[in-house]
Amino acid sequence: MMTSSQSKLTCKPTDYGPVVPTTPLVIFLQSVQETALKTFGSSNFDPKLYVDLSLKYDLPIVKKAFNDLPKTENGSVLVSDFKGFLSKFMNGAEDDLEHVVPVDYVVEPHGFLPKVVHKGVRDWGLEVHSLWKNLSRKVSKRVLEHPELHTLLPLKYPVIIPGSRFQEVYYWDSYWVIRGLLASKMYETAKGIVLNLIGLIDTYGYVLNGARAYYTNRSQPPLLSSMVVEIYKRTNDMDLVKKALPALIKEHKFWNSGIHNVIIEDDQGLTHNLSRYYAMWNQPRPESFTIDTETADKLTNDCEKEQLYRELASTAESGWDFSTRWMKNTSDLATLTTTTIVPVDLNAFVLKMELDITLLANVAGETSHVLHFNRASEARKKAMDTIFWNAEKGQWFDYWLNDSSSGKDVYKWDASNQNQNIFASNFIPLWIESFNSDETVVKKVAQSLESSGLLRAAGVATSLSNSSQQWDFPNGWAPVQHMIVDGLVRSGSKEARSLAKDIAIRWIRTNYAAYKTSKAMHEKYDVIKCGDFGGGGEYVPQTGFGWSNGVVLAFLEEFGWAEDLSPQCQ
Ligand SMILES: OC[C@H]1O[C@H](O[C@H]2O[C@H](CO)[C@@H](O)[C@H](O)[C@H]2O)[C@H](O)[C@@H](O)[C@@H]1O
Repeated sequence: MMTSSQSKLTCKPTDYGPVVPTTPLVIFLQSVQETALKTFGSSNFDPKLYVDLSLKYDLPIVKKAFNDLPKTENGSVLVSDFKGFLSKFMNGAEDDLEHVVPVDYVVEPHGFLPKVVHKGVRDWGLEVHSLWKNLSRKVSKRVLEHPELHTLLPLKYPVIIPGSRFQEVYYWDSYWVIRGLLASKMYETAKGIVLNLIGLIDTYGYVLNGARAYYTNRSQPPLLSSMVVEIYKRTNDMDLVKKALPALIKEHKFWNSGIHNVIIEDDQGLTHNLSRYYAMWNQPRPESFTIDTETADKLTNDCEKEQLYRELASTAESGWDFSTRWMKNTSDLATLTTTTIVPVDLNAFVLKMELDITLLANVAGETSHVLHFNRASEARKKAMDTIFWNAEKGQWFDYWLNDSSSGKDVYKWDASNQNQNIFASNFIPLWIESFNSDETVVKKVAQSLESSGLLRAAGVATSLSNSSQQWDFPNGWAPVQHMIVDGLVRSGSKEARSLAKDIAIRWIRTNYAAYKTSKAMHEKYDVIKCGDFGGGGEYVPQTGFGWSNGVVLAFLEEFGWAEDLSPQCQ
């Protein structure tokens, strides 16, 4: 790992933190991506496609052929020359993976969705279930034999991919995928995905954003412990618990040390440790190299650019890439400031991790870990109560670190630094037992959610901000709504369960409508317009994408549907 002070640009005090160097292959593919943009133009251009290509020959040979291509002054190549080069020297991204029918897939699993009695809904549930076959992949022999020619990482077990342009496994998507797989009774597939993620911790020290060489500089929202606990609850698999525990303890350290750790001193002089997103990267993201370079174009100073690149990658680490939630100026992406925000959702996930490790250590009889992580969870709960909780609003707010104190070891708490804008993440702590076991808190937060404006015809929106960013309204239909629903259900309160069901029914109806409207399910992340259920023209994701399948199946399993959910928007 190289620190920024060792890199050729000395950017202090703007840019802080470590950088994980990338591979020569990724650097080369970035140049191919840049040339492709100049050659083919920006219409329908997907930069990720080019860093997903693999080489037919060793890098020096392919590089030479690429460098020998006649180029114009602006770096473009004749379309026919470039296409010729691609077909002679590169394999398509899809060649790295093979379709595989999961070993535990059956057309109708025994005991599948027992509470879903309406025939139409049940048939649809079975179709969603059947999509696991479409999204299941294993790494091809070619990747295993010659990993140096591929950016795809050689994982041992089959995976479920999100679909569309995302042909590799993703960290946090896997949580919802696994919730769906469990509803589909596909325990072995779920375990294989978790073992792959544990393998990444063994190799890198943390779970990568996704299984590609260009994702090694950051993680994603840490939900591995939740995956393990959900599988364990259904299978009592002690082998999994034993393999997972050391990895989870390692992952916990990753999120609670170095740049990911923030210390805040409260009014009473007590200090609190919390976590933040912070990528180990300060260059354009390889998979979006041409886009990030353009975003940073207006900045004149290299140091500012490095900082912006770090913010872009750190926002990708948050899973919410991109949203006004992380921006100082909501209309300017170049004002991202993710590394100076202490996020509610990340800390809820780490608190969950601490409670999950306590539970798993207990099961495994590892008493010292039980004591340690129990104490850690109590400390984080206290920190979240102090720094994020706003009793008046009934929400937990992200905490923005003061610019003037940046670079300091301990930040002073200041109530005005809570970001009072409304996001779905403000309600995620409800997912955690430490909060959903408190009746007063649940009541208050449920009321606050109902009046927040986030509850739309299609479920819980990620934010109220009508921006062009992927994770803002109207595009951002949060998978995290599943956690809010789960938390409301787990609280045990009748009113909370009824709110949870109300949210779930919005999501289910909309996705069912999407399915009925298009008369087909797609593997890709598609959108529909569905008057009534899309809330008068709001866009919603269509079932078929990995995580949305998972949420659909988990909701169907939890609530069951006796009623007809037929779309009324046709
Ligand atoms: O293409 C750029 C970005 O793509 C990913 O982000 C989005 O898709 C992921 C897979 O479904 C999802 O986990 C994430 O929440 C989405 O925003 C990737 O994770 C980013 O790192 C990447 O830069």
